[in-house]
Amino acid sequence: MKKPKILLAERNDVLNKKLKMLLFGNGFEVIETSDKGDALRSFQNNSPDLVIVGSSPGDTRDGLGVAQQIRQSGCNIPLIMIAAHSSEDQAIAALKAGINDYFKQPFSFEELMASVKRCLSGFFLRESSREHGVTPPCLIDSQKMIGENVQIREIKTYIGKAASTDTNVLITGETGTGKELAAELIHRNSPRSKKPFVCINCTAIPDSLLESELFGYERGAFTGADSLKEGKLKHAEGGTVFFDEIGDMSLYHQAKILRAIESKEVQRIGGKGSIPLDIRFVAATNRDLDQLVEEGKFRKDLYFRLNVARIHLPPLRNRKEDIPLLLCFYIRELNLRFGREVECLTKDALEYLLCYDWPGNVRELKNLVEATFVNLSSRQISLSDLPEQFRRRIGEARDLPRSEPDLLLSTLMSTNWNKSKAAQKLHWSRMTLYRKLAKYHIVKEGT
Ligand SMILES: Nc1ncnc2c1ncn2[C@@H]1O[C@H](COP(=O)(O)OP(=O)(O)OP(=O)(O)O)[C@@H](O)[C@H]1O
Repeated sequence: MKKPKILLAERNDVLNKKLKMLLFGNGFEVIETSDKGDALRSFQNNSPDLVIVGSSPGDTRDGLGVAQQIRQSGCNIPLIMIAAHSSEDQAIAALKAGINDYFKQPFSFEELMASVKRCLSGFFLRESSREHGVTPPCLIDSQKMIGENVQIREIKTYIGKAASTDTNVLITGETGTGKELAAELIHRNSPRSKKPFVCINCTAIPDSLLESELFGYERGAFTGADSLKEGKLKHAEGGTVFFDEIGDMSLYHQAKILRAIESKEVQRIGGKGSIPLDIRFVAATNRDLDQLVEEGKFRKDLYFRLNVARIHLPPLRNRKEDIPLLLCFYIRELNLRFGREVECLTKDALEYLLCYDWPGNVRELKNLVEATFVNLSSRQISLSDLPEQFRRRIGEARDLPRSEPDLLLSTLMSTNWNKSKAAQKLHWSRMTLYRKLAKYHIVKEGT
């Protein structure tokens, strides 16, 4: 893969040297420049993938000027600014100038590297699709996967790309994070979309029946086999088979599945010859497959066969900014279903829901909205409308120390996204608030 090219425009020699070593060490190509005019020339001549621009103590506006001119040229590559001295005004000006992230000296190199990698995620996606000769298509039904969180957006792009190839896909993530939904989107967006999508829940079929369910049997193969049964794999001919909870499949059946994937054929129980298969395999698990492989509970060869494309769905607690979107989505859906006109949640109720960690993820949130609708008489969902056992659980969670992004998000919600009031409530400067918003990628819906 092509190395990302970073233009480093930092006048402080010592810092410049340190940054250069850090970036080289992390596998980036670095172009250096120390003069403002030179920075713009270098930007035009080298077409970097990211720019890190510094601002000197004497002239805090110089770095900003470079950033503004880059943006004015219509280029939207990621820009990171390092300020020698900083003020609230400058931080706001930097964000207005379209800087993606802003650091004030002294800062943590680790945080800077994390930011560089985050900002370059688009580059890595583009490069990997270029390597595989794939142009990212527009995702059909993408609105079914709600979320504006950076990871969710990247997953949607990746689904579009993975769908157009015919590779096997492994989807991981906790229960209720949307693994089946992702598998359906892959199928819907693939050239196989007109053919069946067959979902096989590996834990729902008893071990003794799995073989006959998947591969089928010939008439008379065993007592009770009165007629030929095709089997689920053959049902999916031309389409996609989704193996849910693949991590729970026995080693014996893993071997059978591996054979079907490798040979692209099945043998019915009691059958003599093999039957060709034309299906795509997508598998999901909420278990740690790497660990299961290490423990000898999951076949390494099957793991490698499935893990060609990989999607990991983040838990809802790590993307709480999507909670209001998901709530609106389900309220709208239930309004349509039950002919209701529920508008939204009260601030208190929303704040409560933002404190909770959602171990059951999106499924738990969806169930909560449904359960709340049962007894709801008003147009707004208030705290007292939430089912009793949820209130108790959420109440317990509120007493636990809260993480910084949680605190920030719920404060913003409680101040109606008034950043000055939120900063006041948190005893932060507005500049700190802006830095944290950028750090945690928290954006208001619709902005
Ligand atoms: N991002 C999302 N937007 C909207 N709905 C979602 C999203 N993620 C999940 N859901 C919904 O949440 C419910 C659970 O999702 P899904 O069954 O895909 O989860 P899962 O990860 O496969 O769970 P499990 O591991 O328990 O099988 C479904 O109703 C699904 O439509």
